[in-house]
Amino acid sequence: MKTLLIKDCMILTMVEGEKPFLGDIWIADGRIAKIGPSIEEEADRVILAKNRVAMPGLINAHNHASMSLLRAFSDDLKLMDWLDKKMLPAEARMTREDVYWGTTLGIAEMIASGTTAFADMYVHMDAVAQAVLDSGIRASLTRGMVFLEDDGGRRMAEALNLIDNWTGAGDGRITTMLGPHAPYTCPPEPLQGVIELARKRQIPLHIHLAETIEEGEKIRAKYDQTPTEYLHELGMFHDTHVLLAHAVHLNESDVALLRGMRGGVAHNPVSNLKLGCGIAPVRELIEAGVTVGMGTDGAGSATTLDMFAEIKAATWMQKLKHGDPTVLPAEAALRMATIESAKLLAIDHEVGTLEAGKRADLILIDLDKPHLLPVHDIHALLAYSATGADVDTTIVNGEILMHQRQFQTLHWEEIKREATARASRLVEGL
Ligand SMILES: CSC[C@H]1O[C@@H](n2cnc3c(O)ncnc32)[C@H](O)[C@@H]1O
Ligand SMILES: [Zn+2]
Repeated sequence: MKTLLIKDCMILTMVEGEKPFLGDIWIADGRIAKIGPSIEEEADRVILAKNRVAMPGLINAHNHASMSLLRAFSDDLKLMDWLDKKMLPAEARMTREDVYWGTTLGIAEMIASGTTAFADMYVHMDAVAQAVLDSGIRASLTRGMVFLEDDGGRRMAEALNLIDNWTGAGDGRITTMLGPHAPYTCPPEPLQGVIELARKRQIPLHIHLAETIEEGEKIRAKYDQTPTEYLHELGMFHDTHVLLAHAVHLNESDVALLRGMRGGVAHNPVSNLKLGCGIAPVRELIEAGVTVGMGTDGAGSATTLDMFAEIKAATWMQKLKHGDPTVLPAEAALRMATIESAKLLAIDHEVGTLEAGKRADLILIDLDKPHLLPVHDIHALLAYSATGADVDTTIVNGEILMHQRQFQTLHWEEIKREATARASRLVEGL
């Protein structure tokens, strides 16, 4: 049995109703075996965590990690121009190896800023899966499918290969979904096929929804429906777990259509702000009982994968939208980035809170910093002042992926060399 004891930290379990307390966490064979005020157990390794906060690892519920190679390459454009004129031409040049190194760069940033799991939609997903396996992080992987032209079934075959070959790999760290890209890239016939397959095999779905006003106009012109109505009429919200990314432009009746859905919405506030998309109806969705988690989207749009930036943006945007600072308080925002996101990835039975029996996915945050003193309210301090750079240690499945800000599974010099060269080649002349 492999054991790890974390001693003397302030523990934030994120279990509803539980208050922060000082204590220890004993991890055995990748799971939290004991958590409490004082644990006297032998361990292979002990981390003295005085002045650290232990909390569940952050869960990034929507990402395209490999797009880290396209960070700060194209900004300040409208979404469709950004996608069609910049991202897609660069992505057309991406090889399997580019995706491996781009994903590894994204994973390095996530581990360094306290993310222990992410949901990813991209291409060359076997390379993404390999990067997840090698790094030790947890992920829900989806082959993104755009059905604007016939490819003889290649995308679907790749999507199913990913599911058949990688589900459960890395001691359960890898899970999979089916990923029709968005309403505007998925006509009714192929989309219905994906939905039926998902229902038959009980495979969760991951899709972009209602990100921009232009998307709404496109779908209205084609089908005389909102994007949400379009997915609803095709049966997407019936007996299938669905991870909806963005969901910015929903009217009241769209929100009502999502009431009772399995899965929920991944809110991407920084990307929505930066692309000028709008402010998602987070409060209305939560009031309707829809699970709302949080993600960054790819670094190609968000520029950073730091979930602490998303937490801040999410609460500030809701307060601004409603002209009311009591909306989306600190603890609720932290919950969105942990247990609510875990529900979206359908892994909340394993991670998302610190509880005995759950997988040991957690982070230690160093409070020994001017901007993190004094500790009046730990939730407010973490949501409104902490940044990813305050994360000292990142642990997934009981394995230490970063300690004292040093990567334990990744080789930064190699990542830097590979990512720099590949990124330059991808954007040359674009
Ligand atoms: C077919 S793989 C995924 C596909 O999605 C693109 N993408 C990245 N960010 C967004 C976004 O905010 N909205 C829509 N599509 C996005 C990415 O470039 C890949 O081509
Ligand atoms: Zn996206």
